[in-house]
Amino acid sequence: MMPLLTTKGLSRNFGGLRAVDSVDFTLMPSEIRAVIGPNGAGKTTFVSLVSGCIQPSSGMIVFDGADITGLPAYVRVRQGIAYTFQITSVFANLTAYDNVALPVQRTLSDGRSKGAVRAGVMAALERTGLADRAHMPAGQLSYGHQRLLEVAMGLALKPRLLILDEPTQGLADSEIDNFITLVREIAGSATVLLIEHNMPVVMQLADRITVFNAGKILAEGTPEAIRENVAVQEAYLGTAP
Ligand SMILES: Nc1ncnc2c1ncn2[C@@H]1O[C@H](COP(=O)(O)OP(=O)(O)OP(=O)(O)O)[C@@H](O)[C@H]1O
Repeated sequence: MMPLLTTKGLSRNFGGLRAVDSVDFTLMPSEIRAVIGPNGAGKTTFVSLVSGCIQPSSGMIVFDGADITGLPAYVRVRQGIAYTFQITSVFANLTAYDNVALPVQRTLSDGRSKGAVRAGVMAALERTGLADRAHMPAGQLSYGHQRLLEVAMGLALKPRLLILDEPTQGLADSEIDNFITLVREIAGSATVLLIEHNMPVVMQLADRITVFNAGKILAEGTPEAIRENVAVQEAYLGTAP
C-alpha cells in the first residue's frame, strides 16, 4: 500500500531555533495517528508545514504520491488536506450554520444550490453534535463547541487527510466520549492526524503514535509500545522510575 503522506528531512527554523528538525514521517491511508510530545516539541509547526500554512526551511512533503512542498495551503485543501487549528478559522459573527456553509460551498460544483448546501451543512453539524446550535453565532458557542465547529468545517471539505490540533481542549468529559466516537467514524472515510495532549484519548483512538521531542521524532509505535518506551516516559509521560 502506498503511504498517503511522507515527509523527508523536513525542517523549519525560527531564527536560531530548529522547531522541526529533519523529520522523516510516513502516514498510511485510513490510519488514526496521534502526535504527542512536550510543549514546544514542534508538533504544531510540523502539521502547519504539512497543511502549507508555513513553508519549510528544507525538506520535502509528498501527498498521495505527489510532491506538494511548494504548493500553497488552499491548493492542498483542494487536494484533500483539511486542518483545524485552535479556532483560527471560525468567524465569530457568523452562525455555526454559515461557518460550515463556506467550506460546503467549496466542495459543490454548484455551490449556490441551496438544498445541497443545506444537506451538506446539516450533515457536518449533526456528525459533530452541533445541529441544535446551527443558528447560534459561533462566537457565542462555548470554547469546546467552537473547536467542534472547526471539526465540522474540516469535515465539510470531505478531506482525505484531516489534521486536528488539540481538538478536545475545552470539551467536557461527556463531549470527549462523543468526540472519540466521531473520530472513529471519520476514520472510515479519511486518514486522521491528531495532535492531542489528553493521553486517555490518544490511547483509545490512535492506531499508532508519533512522539516529538525537540523538533525530532523520538519514538513511534502502537499505543502499547509507546506506553512501555522508557525514553518516552522520561521525555514526556514523566512516569519513568
Ligand atoms: N512563528 C514562530 N516564531 C518563532 N518561534 C516559533 C514560532 N512558532 C513556533 N515557534 C517555536 O518553535 C518551537 C515549537 O513550537 P510548536 O508550537 O510547534 O510546539 P508544540 O509541540 O506544538 O507545542 P504545544 O504543545 O505547546 O502546542 C517552540 O519553541 C516555539 O516557541
